Amino acid sequence: MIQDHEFISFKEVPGPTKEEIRCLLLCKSEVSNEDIVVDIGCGTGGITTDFAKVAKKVISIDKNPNAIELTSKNIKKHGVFENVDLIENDAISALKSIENFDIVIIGGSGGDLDEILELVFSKLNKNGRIIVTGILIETKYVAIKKLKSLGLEPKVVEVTISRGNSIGLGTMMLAENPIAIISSKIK
Ligand SMILES: C[S@@+](CC[C@H](N)C(=O)[O-])C[C@H]1O[C@@H](n2cnc3c(N)ncnc32)[C@H](O)[C@@H]1O
Repeated sequence: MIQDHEFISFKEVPGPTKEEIRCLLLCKSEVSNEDIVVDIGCGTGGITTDFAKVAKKVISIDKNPNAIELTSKNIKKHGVFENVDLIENDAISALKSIENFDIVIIGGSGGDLDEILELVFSKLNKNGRIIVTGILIETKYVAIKKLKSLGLEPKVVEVTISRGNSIGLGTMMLAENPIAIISSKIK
């Protein structure tokens, strides 16, 4: 796994999805070298970079041009640029021109999650997987409600990573934000 500090950062772009969460996403998505992955809200490129090491192809979308530039730098830094397509656009417009994919990771939706889920559900291949990562309560609520309304059975886990920090007396654990991983598989 690539550690968080190994990604180039821009102050205008949120940092990468934390290393341990990227690790869980790789496992939960069951990604293989036959899969085409769509990363919605690629940001720094943390998820794009890790998935590009395993998947056949990653299509990375972000509406923020700085995020696309940063993801481009990070995939080059980590040597995985050959199987990554970058799309600078909002997710809904970008998805309209993409077909035949196997896994969708949604890490940024800007209030359009309901419509994004509807679109990806109509376009995913058989055995497709949808994964939403959510920090906001509203994101978790919309994701669960929408996936159920599409006839799917979302699995929900919430993870809080704590990191050991050395202080004078020993090691103190400091917690990161809890993050929900909401996943569904199309049968
Ligand atoms: C928290 S960051 C994702 C970090 C990323 N997973 C990583 O590992 O580097 C969320 C990103 O979603 C993007 N975003 C939010 N709403 C979007 C939308 N509707 N369409 C495309 N990108 C969107 C933001 O511009 C931001 O860069």
